Amino acid sequence: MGKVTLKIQNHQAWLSINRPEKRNAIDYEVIELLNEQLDIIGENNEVKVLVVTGVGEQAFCSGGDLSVFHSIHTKQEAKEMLVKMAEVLHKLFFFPKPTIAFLNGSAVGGGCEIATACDFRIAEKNVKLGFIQGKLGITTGWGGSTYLVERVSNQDAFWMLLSAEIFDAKEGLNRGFIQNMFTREEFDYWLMTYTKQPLGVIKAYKQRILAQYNQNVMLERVLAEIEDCSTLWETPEHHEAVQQFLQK
Ligand SMILES: CC[C@@H](C(=O)O)C(=O)SCCNC(=O)CCNC(=O)[C@H](O)C(C)(C)COP(=O)(O)OP(=O)(O)OC[C@H]1O[C@@H](n2cnc3c(N)ncnc32)[C@H](O)[C@@H]1OP(=O)(O)O
Repeated sequence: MGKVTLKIQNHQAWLSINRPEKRNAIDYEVIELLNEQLDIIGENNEVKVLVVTGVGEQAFCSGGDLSVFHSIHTKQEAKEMLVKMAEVLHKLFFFPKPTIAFLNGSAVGGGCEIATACDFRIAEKNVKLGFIQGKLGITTGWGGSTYLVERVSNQDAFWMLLSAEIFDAKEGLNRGFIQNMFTREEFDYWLMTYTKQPLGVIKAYKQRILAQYNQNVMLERVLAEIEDCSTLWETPEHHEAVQQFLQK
C-alpha cells in the first residue's frame, strides 16, 4: 500500500493518508499523490462524495512532516513547498462534489488546514484538534486560515489561529468547526444522505455553494497567506520550535 490510498464503494471515494507511524504527516510524495488522486476522483462519475481521512486510530493528519521539512531554511524554499500543498487544498475547496473530512484522530497544524478545505468536518468523539502553527513560530501556509474564515465566525477563527490551542471535538462543534460527532457506523449512515440523489443534482447544488467564490480572488488570498508563512519560516523562533519537536 502506498502513502495515500483510494477506495471507491457505494458512490463514495475514501481518500486516506497512509502513514500512521508518522501520524499521517504530509511529505512531498503525499502531496503529489493527493494532487493526482483528486483529479482522478473528480472525473469519476461513479463518485458522488469524497471522504478524506487518515489510516489508523491515532491521527487524521499531523500536518507537515517535520522530519522532512526541517531541512527547508529559506523563504523561497518554504514558498515552493507551501504552494504545492496549497494547490491540493485549492482543489479540495473547489471540488465539484461534496467533500467531508472524517477526523478519525488528531488533526493538528496542516491537518486542520486540510480539514478546513473540506465542506464538512465530522469527528470521532475523542479527537484532538488544533491550528498549532503559532507555537511553531509560523502561520498557516496551505490556505487554512483563508478557508477557515469562510467556515466559522471571525471570532472563532481568531481564537483557533491565535491561541494555537489544542481543542476537543465538542469545542470544535461549539465553534462551528465540526458539524457532527459520529462513530464510524453513524458516519456511514449519515453519508447516505449525500449519496442518494443523482450525481447531476449533487453537482448542481455544490456549484451553487461554490458560486459564492471567485477562484482568482481566493487564490490571491491564499498566496498572501503563503507569503506570511514563508517569511516567518526563516525566523529562528520557527527553527528552534521544530528542533525541539524533533529532539523530543
Ligand atoms: C509544515 C506545514 C505547516 C502548515 O502549513 O500548516 C504545519 O503543518 S505546522 C504543524 C506540524 N505538525 C506538528 O507540529 C505536529 C507534531 N505532532 C504532534 O504534535 C503529535 O505527534 C500528535 C499529532 C499530536 C500525535 O501525538 P501522539 O499520538 O502522542 O504521537 P507521537 O507524538 O508519539 O508521534 C508518533 C510518531 O509520529 C511522529 N510524528 C508525529 N507528527 C509528526 C510530524 N508532523 N512530522 C514528523 N513526524 C511526526 C513522531 O515524531 C513519532 O515518531 P517516533 O518517535 O519515531 O515514533
